[in-house]
Amino acid sequence: MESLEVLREKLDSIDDQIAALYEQRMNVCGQVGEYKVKAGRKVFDRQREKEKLADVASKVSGDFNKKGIQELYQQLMSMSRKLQYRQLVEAGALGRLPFIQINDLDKQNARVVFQGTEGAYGQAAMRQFFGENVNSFHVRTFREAMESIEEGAADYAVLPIENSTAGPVIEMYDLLDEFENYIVAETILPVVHTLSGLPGAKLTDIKRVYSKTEALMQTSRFLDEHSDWQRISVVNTAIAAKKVLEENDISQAAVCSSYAAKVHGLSVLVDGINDDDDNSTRFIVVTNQKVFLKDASKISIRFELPHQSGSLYGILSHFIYNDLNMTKIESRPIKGRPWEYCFFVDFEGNLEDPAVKNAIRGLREESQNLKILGNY
Ligand SMILES: C=C(O[C@@H]1C=C(C(=O)O)C=C[C@H]1O)C(=O)O
Repeated sequence: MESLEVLREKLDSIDDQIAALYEQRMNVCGQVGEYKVKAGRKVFDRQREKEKLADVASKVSGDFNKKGIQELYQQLMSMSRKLQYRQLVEAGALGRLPFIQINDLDKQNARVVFQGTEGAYGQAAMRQFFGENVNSFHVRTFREAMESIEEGAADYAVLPIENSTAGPVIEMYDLLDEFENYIVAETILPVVHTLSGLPGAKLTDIKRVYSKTEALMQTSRFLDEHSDWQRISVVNTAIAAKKVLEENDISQAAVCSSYAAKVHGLSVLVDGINDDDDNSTRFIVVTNQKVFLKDASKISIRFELPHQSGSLYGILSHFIYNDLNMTKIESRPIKGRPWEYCFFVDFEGNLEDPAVKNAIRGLREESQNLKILGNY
């Protein structure tokens, strides 16, 4: 058997050839890119890539090598595409993204909708972002809030998208997908829950607790200590507080903010019952116009992928290659197509950045139904 040194020398000489061939290949890809810029052709040619993968696999023997060379070529072709997208950006052939840059939001004259009722966390988030004197109204559901924006009854909606303890508010993802409304800002609200009941109620009186599902999740450790209590979900924490007052039953309590308890005439039985002391919720500000602020630094997108091995892996490389930091990914089922999913990705950047334009160009060509949900 040959020594390790000798074997490594052999590898070095093979790798020299691979490196030289890689450079030659990329050089030709660059020429293909120039051709495509002039001819206005799309970079990604799925059929050609499929044929190429079959062809290279046929040139090696054994399943292990066939799989291996295909993986290698997927990477090579992905690099080739990225080079070509860059050429398109440099040639100014990217076109305009359908979003208009604005300098600031007119918070003074805005009419804003939140979900729930007086005392909802959405109201607190709205006041945090728009100020105490904001002109606002409330609706019962997230869907109604999205409709108010779409119809123009309100300029902005402030809606929860994610909680630091309970995770994503999945309904919001589906609504962002469904409506032509866009995220223009976000605000993070510290959330401290109380257990509140009728004035005079004692902890030992309680048998039923009402709140929004997410709030019940965020206080599950406390509620688990009272496993005999029935937990009932309603659409909003402040609506839960209102219900407890209206039904006037000493055995009922709500998980809500101390402000909601005060507004609806309840007494706080236990304060700070959230599992996590740093419990906070991220709210998005949604509007019906495709606008983004000059200093926006986060982009949310949504796309679908073909049911194929490696397709998510291939798509994510657009972030890596453009040096974009991906901050979040969620998947949701696609309506009417059981067991197929769409992906929601957040990444850092501004729609004016060439790297972002480049990534979006690639994502648009290589995924299906890409939608930019907002830059904020
Ligand atoms: C180089 C091309 O562009 C892309 C990259 C390919 C490659 O690197 O082989 C193949 C098809 C295209 O998706 C081409 O169209 O030939």
